[in-house]
Amino acid sequence: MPSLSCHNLLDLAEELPPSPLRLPRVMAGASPSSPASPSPAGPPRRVIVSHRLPLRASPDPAAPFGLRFTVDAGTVAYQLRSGLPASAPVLHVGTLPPAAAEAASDELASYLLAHFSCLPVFLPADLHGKFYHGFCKHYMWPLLHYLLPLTPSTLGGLPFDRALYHSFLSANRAFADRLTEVLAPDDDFVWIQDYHLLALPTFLRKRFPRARVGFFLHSPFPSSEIFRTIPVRDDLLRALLNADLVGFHTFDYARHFLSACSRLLGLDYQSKRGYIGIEYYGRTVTVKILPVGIDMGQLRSVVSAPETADVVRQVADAYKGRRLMLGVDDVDLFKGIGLKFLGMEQLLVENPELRGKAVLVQITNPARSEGRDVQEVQDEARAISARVNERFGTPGYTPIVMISRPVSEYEKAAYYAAAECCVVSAVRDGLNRIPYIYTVCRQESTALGDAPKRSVIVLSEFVGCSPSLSGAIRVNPWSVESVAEAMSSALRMSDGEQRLRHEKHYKYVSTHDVAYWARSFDQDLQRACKDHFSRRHWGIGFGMSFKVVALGPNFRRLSVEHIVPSFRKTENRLILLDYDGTVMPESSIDKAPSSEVISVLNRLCEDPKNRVFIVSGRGKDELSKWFAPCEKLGIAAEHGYFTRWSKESPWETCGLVADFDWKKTAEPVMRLYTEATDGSYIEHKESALVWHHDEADPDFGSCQAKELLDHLESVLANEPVVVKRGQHIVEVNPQVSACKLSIAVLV
Ligand SMILES: O=P(O)(O)OC[C@H]1O[C@H](O[C@H]2O[C@H](CO)[C@@H](O)[C@H](O)[C@H]2O)[C@H](O)[C@@H](O)[C@@H]1O
Repeated sequence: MPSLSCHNLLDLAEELPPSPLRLPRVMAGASPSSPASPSPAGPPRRVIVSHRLPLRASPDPAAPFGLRFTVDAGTVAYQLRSGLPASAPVLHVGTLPPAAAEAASDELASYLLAHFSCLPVFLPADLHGKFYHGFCKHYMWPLLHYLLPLTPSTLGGLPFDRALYHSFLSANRAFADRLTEVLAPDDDFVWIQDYHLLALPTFLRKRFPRARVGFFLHSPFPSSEIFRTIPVRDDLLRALLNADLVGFHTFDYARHFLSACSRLLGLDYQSKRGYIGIEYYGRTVTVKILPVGIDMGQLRSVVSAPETADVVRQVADAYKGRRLMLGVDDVDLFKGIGLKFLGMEQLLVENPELRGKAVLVQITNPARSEGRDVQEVQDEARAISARVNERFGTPGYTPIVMISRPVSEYEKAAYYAAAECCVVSAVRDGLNRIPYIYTVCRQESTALGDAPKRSVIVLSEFVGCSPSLSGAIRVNPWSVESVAEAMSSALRMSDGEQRLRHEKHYKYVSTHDVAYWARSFDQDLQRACKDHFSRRHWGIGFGMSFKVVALGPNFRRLSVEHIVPSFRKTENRLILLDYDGTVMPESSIDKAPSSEVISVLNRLCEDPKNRVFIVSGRGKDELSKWFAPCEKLGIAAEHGYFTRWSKESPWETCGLVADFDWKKTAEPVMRLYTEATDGSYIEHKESALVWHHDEADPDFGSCQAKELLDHLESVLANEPVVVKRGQHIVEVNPQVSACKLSIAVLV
């Protein structure tokens, strides 16, 4: 595969055939109350974008298109509506459920829009397969869950394949195309869900620089050491930074993202009034941390349904006299089902009294993706359970019961309500809402009487819900002994302790439901976008490195047509030239001025109407050596502490009392931090001391810089100095109230 530079990736995606079916704009914007058009008066429309629409489809010859569509109330994309302002129109954008894929047509789009506020994105089958099963499920999904494709045969993971990445981009672009047909970019709020659409913010930002875009990542964001292995890591990070608000379930995921931004893109973040913001080309990208909750209303209606109560009693009856533990998982490489079964085996090895009593019922949801990994997970789980059942089972007693058939929500709720313990042993999971659902079912089911409610959760440390469930027995799922021990503790726990832990969990889960999460995200998205109208936006960068530069309303681009006539008609010109990063590119290794720079400066200085100064933070000795060939050039060194009008004129100081005793206090403190921070160093200036950490580890360096700033401020509190933080520096300067650039009088 020939390599492609990043800047032709968008173009490449653009070369692929556009989505064959298009929604006519006239239909899309038909009625003012339609979700396909923005609301003119009420609250702005919310556009929820997810890989799949929150719909189910089943064949029904009597229904339009031969398909019966129903809302899939189990999806987060649908549940989050409960937290949005009641009067705001909501539009869902996503692909059709698999059963309906072949029915794609403009008529179907109109039907789904009118009846379900759902606007389908039609992806050709081949593209959809490469996008979802190829790039998403066999590259991104394992990687986000810490599985590196070390060899081509690494279980479940594929090495990075640029062709599949292009399919991923093409699919994301098809989403942007669909959105373009209906979006009112100055009014709508767009909320993108999950890793399938990681590239979408870039496509949207390119078309609508002022669009209001939120993104929530439901999977883990891995350590930057894992993330940096992705060959297109910068594209993906920049895409997230093209959103206004980026949300994660846990602090760890956010921390990994911030660290990736800092290590890979050199971007710093700041925490202001409780909000974390990354400055990105004049825009502030806000980072939010809040785990998704469950839909309390929907779950309550399932738990309280009579059919659930019947099954609760049947399950309780079937396992009477046993100690019932429950696991509910997708068939997925990372759910640790095999490890859970090994833990169960160990439990029975170590606790003979539990043989014949302890039962683990494991419900496995249908596989969401296809491939060898899914088959191997199923085969492994079956093999271990068969071995354990063979070893410890007796007539009428099966220690591990695997339920692999489709199980209705009612039946699942019944198992949750009946089980005394829930076991989640995933080795990685973005959140995992199973323990939340279990807690609510235990609390709200009345099928087994009204005794005080209790529950116990054995929970992997590696799932996103772990930090929020402090009453769970947390385990390292990789340690079979720990899982067995945790199961044993759960089964031996007193009723009183189970009650206390249960109450704590129920209080959290019932108050932090999906509506709470959605409301909070929605409000933060509004806050993150509030300055959009007061800024001016310019798009820069090619392909996936496209970004928008946001500038204040008074900013005007300097144009040559403007400057040249003004320059010509001016009799007295003061030209102040910043050195590093202006005259001298930041990236240059040799910081001395080139002969070309010297000659340009000399030409400027020759004009009697010009007064030219180089202004720099550098010391006077270095600058005078470098600019020795420029006889008439003025220099302001150490940020104007020293100035000289020309090579022949003397250096002047800005009139401050030359008391540098404070250096005796500041320098040892800086030295301490230099020794403790590999890569940092002190710059000694005549008027100042500067601690640099640009070559230290970015996270550690900025952490140490914060600490050093505090430290210096406290030890120098009574000295006539100012301690400041700049980009990768901490600087101590004399107080400047009386210190003005004497050259300023010229202006
Ligand atoms: O299998 P996919 O179609 O690629 O979807 C990925 C998973 O999405 C959902 O799980 C994710 O979101 C949950 C809610 O925030 C979170 O609990 C979980 O950890 C995330 O992975 C869905 O529930 C899973 O079945 C999908 O596999």
